[in-house]
Amino acid sequence: MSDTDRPAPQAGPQGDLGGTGRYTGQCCTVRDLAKTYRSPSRGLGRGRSRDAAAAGAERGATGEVRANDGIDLDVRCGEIFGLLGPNGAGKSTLVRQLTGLLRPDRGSVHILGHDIVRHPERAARLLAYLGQESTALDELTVALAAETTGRLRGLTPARARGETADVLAELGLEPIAHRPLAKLSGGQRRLACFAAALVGERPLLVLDEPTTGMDPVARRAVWSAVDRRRAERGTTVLLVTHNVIEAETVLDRVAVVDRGRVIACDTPGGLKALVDGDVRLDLVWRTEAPTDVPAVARIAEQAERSGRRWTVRTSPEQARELVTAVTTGPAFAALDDFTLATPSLEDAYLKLGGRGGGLAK
Ligand SMILES: Nc1ncnc2c1ncn2[C@@H]1O[C@H](COP(=O)(O)OP(=O)(O)OP(=O)(O)O)[C@@H](O)[C@H]1O
Repeated sequence: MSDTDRPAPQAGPQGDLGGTGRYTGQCCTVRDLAKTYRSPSRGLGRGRSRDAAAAGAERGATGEVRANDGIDLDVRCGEIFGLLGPNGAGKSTLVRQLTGLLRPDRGSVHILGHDIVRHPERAARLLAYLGQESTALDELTVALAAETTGRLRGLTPARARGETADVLAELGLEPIAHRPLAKLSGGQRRLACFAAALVGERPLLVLDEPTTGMDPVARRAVWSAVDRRRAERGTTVLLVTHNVIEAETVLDRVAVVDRGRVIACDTPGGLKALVDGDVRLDLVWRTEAPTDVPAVARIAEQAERSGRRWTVRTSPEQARELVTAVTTGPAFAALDDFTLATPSLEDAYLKLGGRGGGLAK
């Protein structure tokens, strides 16, 4: 990237360029950020039911939705930082405020030293945003969408073309480079939009559920591209997800968002330490669980039940007893499968008081 293409670096208490051309220190600082949607009928049309939408945030009697409620966050330069939470928790609202697209009711957002609440127009120079909604570039081909993004970010035509070619090759998108975005599958379109976000590089990548609908190969391409940019250029990534497996594998730190608030912020390992010592026993019954068997009836009292699948979080000793109880005697005939696992980020999340319903496994 040439100096003229690079977002204007700002020296200051946050986001200094550390003498290496990389930003160092704080990338993003959020204080007491709050947003309440006041119209009850707006914003519910993004493919979710009114009930589902209402589930995550506090909905007042007047139909107000308190989507963010006093959020504090500190994201360091070079971090892959995640926002994890169920549907409607307020994650997208938060990133839309960080990206200058939505004005908060109160609170502050600083990105690389810039006050984004006062100067939302600066966000476009500092970050690349991959939102959930489909793009205005939908009618363009994959290559043209990426190239146009580069041009809009101030690249020369030759530079935009060159970066586009590199990114399409990196992500394996060359075979569909000349197909319009609107005519691609959901996963292909998502990958193409991710490619466009990478052209005309920005020091902060804000990705709202980037891998939704992608197959494992495409997912891997996304995470390799992210890793490469972090390693080579110190790029910071803010990732919205409700996929706990992805969160565990790719994130340096994660803020758990629930009902518009950050209920915990730590490394995935740090969060999992909250449930250290527990194990998770998953039982899958062939049909109905045989609750007339006393041992099964006892398990039923502490299990989280979802159809044929029961989950029990407990101590290793008790888990051993439960496994013995269901793998010997009359319960065994009714058992289809069982697994015993160490705790996941989801277990930590549930322990924190989050709701499991909207988290993907
Ligand atoms: N424009 C809007 N108008 C009114 N309510 C809104 C609007 N946008 C979002 N909401 C509501 O605010 C709450 C938070 O929504 P948000 O989209 O920020 O959640 P999310 O955590 O990103 O959810 P998901 O994981 O489903 O994308 C939800 O209850 C949602 O229905």
